[in-house]
Amino acid sequence: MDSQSKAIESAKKYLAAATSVAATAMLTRTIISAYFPDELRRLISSSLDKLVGHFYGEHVVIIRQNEGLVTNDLYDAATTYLRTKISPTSKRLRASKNRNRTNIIISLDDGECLTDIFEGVQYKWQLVSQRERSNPLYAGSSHVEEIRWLALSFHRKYREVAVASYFPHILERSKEIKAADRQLKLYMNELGNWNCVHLQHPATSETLAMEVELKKSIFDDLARFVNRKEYYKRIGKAWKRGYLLFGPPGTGKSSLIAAMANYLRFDIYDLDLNGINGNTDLKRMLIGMANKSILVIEDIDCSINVQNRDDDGSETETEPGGKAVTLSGILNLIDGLWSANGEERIIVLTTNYRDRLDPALLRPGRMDMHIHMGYCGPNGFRMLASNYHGVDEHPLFAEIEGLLKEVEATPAEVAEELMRSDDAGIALGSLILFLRDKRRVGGEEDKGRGEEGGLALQLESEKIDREEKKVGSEVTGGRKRKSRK
Ligand SMILES: Nc1ncnc2c1ncn2[C@@H]1O[C@H](COP(=O)(O)OP(=O)(O)OP(=O)(O)O)[C@@H](O)[C@H]1O
Ligand SMILES: [Mg+2]
Repeated sequence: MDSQSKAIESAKKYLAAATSVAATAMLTRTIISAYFPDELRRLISSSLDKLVGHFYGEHVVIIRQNEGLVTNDLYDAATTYLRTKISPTSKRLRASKNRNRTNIIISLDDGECLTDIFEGVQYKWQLVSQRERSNPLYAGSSHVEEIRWLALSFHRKYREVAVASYFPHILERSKEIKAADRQLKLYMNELGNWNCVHLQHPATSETLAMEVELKKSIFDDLARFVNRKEYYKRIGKAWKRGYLLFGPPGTGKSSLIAAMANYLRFDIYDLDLNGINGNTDLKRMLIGMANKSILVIEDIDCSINVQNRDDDGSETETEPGGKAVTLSGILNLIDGLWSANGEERIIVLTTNYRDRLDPALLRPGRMDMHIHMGYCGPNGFRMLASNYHGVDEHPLFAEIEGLLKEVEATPAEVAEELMRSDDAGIALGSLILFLRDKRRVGGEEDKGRGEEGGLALQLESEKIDREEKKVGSEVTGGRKRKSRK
């Protein structure tokens, strides 16, 4: 028996058991599509829809894949949305995966039905497909194409509700679902162009070792930012937000940026100012950026003269044929002057030394949140131990936590020791040796510095504390820097 006859046989079997008019109609359609020519088939199908609608007091709304030559966004959104509504009773599903997506997509197969309830209203969906000759006027045409549509039925009295709230809900949800599926990209500038690779950094809010409160405040801030489209419009501000990440090397600044991108599903544009030929080039690169993206300038203090604002915006020659990006170029960039139609932009600057940056760069509105990425404290260590070894308690924890109060170790250093063995005990032992060693070397260095050095370092420490208190929206992760620099 060929596959078509099999389908019809099984359809007949179900037909005998089907009791509702709607189910009968669906199965009738299957038989019709196998036996009848295109024109007749269409006529019978639409009469069938009317009959079902009349019987139940229902509207049947047809959402075609294409309206003429134009693709129908509502069809696209609804098929995406319905993927999340598949129930265990759905029989025939499709599976697909393409390289722009991170996961396998399961969707309804042709002919399958499902029911969705939104705000108390029941909506019944069916995916229908039909093969037709591309030019019915030309009987000899051999090109057959597949026409698809969704048939949505609901009680007549909910027509207004469907248009005013169900369809908008589907459009909104489908955007979120697509964003979650999309493969993120990392763009880097090279010879004045953005080149991109897939962003595959695994960092997430869970894998970051930071003080819990700080982490929460950062991710809450991001969530608030993306939900404030109307707010930014109302107050007439560019929809953008700036974060300054500062702290020693290896404290997780780049990891945090990757976690932010993974959380928001935003692409990253990693801008290397050394590869930019002056402010005009900078402006061009900015225009080439898409919305929903994070612009990152790492080690900002190393790339431009960011300490004083004596430049007047004019470009200075650095080397024959090359122009430097100036501080005012960067300030303009951050102010969104050059990206007036850009939306949902996040700008992240990183530095090891915040005190080297011009205050103009740091003020709210440019850098809205200052995030101090600090050395690894006991909480950070516990998070790493749990992530790397799945241990939440261990006899060696007490000594490690004690040592971390005395010794400045970065999360990168702690992570490195924890990865030395798959055995938690051995890895924790290795971390203890590392921290003890650090304490010994640190102690010897301090002795070598003598009294005078100690005083100078203390003053430096007070300066840092004073300065950090000045910045209102700053948040601190991990332990503050100790007097030793
Ligand atoms: N806070 C952290 N939580 C979890 N892992 C971390 C953290 N900080 C560092 N690491 C680990 O150390 C590695 C280096 O960290 P990362 O590159 O994020 O540091 P950084 O602050 O950007 O350093 P640099 O200033 O040198 O750019 C990461 O790949 C990660 O494995
Ligand atoms: Mg980094």
